Amino acid sequence: MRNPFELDESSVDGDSEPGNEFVDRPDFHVHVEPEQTDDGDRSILQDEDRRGDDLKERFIGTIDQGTTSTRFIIFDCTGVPIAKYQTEFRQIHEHPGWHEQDPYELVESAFICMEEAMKSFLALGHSRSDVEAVGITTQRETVVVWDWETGEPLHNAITWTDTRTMNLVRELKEKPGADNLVNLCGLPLSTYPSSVTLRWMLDNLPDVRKAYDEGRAAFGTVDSWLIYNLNGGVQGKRHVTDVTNASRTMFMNLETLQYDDELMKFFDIDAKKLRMPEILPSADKEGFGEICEGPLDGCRITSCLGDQASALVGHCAFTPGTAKNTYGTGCFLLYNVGEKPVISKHGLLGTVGFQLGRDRKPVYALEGSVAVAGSGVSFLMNNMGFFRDSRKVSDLAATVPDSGGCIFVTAFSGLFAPYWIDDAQGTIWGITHHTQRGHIARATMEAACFQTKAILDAMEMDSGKALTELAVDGGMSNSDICMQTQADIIQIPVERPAMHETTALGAAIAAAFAIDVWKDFADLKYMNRANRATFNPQISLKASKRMYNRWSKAVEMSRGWKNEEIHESDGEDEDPKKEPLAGK
Ligand SMILES: Nc1ncnc2c1ncn2[C@@H]1O[C@H](COP(=O)(O)OP(=O)(O)O)[C@@H](O)[C@H]1O
Ligand SMILES: O=P(O)(O)OC[C@H](O)CO
Repeated sequence: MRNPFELDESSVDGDSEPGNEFVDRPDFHVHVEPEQTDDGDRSILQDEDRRGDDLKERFIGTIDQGTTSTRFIIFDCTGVPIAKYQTEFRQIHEHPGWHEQDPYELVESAFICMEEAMKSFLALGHSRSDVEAVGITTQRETVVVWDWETGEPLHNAITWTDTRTMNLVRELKEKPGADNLVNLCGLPLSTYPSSVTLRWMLDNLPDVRKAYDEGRAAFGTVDSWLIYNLNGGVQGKRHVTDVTNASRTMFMNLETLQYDDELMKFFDIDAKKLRMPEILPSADKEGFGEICEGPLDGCRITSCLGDQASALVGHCAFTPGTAKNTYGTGCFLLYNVGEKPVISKHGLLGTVGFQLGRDRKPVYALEGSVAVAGSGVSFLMNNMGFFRDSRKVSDLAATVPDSGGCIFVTAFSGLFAPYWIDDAQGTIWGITHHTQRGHIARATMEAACFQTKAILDAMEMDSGKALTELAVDGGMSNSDICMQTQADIIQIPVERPAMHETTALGAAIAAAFAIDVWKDFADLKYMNRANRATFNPQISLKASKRMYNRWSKAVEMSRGWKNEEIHESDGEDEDPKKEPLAGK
């Protein structure tokens, strides 16, 4: 194994927007202008009765470890980002449908970002001790298994987009008790949650199996792996997660917020043999330990959330009925349902929204997950060579007035919510001699917008309520064309905050809660409210319905392709259950 902290420059690829180049982006130093609010002439920065000036001198760092990239951002406690660094890591696609990451690169990237962002922070005249706490937010479901005795990963991380378990999922669906799983954990059986991935690893990776049998295998999602390493790995042996990440494993009971025997038994996993992380609230003063090396050596970690839960907090969607949609690698709409979990009847997921302290109740959400959003844009860039920077997708889209009749069902991992079609594959419909790259660029972004519409419809059926506006964030929400299309398709206004780093902000808010910077959600009323961009629907309801009907037709036609592929690529092997074995 390589030294985890030695950077292999060649390993950082993908979107061309990492590092300092990103730091120079115009949205980096976001100055929150005082704004007129409902309450009159008040804003967080003018809010003398609160601790406005004080809060500008208090700082929280956030590690935001998404599917595509890692960032470290230092916020002041009014929510303004002061210093930031972002870098990418390798995406490993060894076979069609497989998607892995090197666990060491995930840790490396976090340390690199902390180093670089701290340089900028110190250059502004601040000192290390000004950073009072660090929060962590990560991609969810991605599984890391490591050796508890050596601290070394036993395999690459297998990500949430990986579909190698498709046939395993089909087998599991036939098992007694399969129908009840969703009532316990909120998630339907699919290739998406961690449980199925772990089962596959135990069945197919001899090193993992051996370590499990010998009681040496530690299981975690990316948050646990990062926290373990930040705390010194094998020296610190801190093995924890939070309720939001644990709610994506399919091992946690949504009511008790603890691992559930029935769930563990269903996946045939012996909790006595496997080292599973302790489940903590998302904000906690002690449980996540402290950073043991690097520029923030000694700094305590006081929050941990899955990235989508973190974005919910970053949007201050604290009250039932509020929601947000994040267009990152995938696209995830979370709707706050309050202090009781809701089990969806229309293809959505029941999940934990956040729990901001041991003495606070958990808040639950209904979630609609779309597997491909910004990764569709990355696909046009990396695989098709349409442009060299994902930000250019809007320029290409602007070369044409609409998608020219093209529909791109970006089902690279099958289709997730609310469809759950595991054998769908990416398909473009409506190609003619007229079709240009601009049409495909538009159709790629529209795919996430159409799926968002399907999710909103499902959410309305589950909750009985319709959203009146949609708050957005994430990489692809930077595209005005995409956000305008979204408003047109869902026929309600789309609201984008001026400060786009809502996911990272959420973990900072949670970390600040843990150390009592905030006492109450009301303290955050003005956080990230200024200078929002609003996209209002510009096409008629009739035109919008016409577009959506074409999309729905294309979805139906994208079914059933994956099985075809398995039969053909296996050649003489007619067993559809056979999947390629992992190579390390
Ligand atoms: N200006 C942009 N327009 C459209 N897509 C973008 C833009 N900037 C980034 N993206 C896409 O957004 C994704 C990155 O978003 P981000 O929120 O950083 O994701 P993650 O948290 O999953 O790493 C990439 O897949 C990239 O292609
Ligand atoms: O990397 P993102 O931001 O698309 O988020 C990934 C999700 O957490 C997967 O469930």
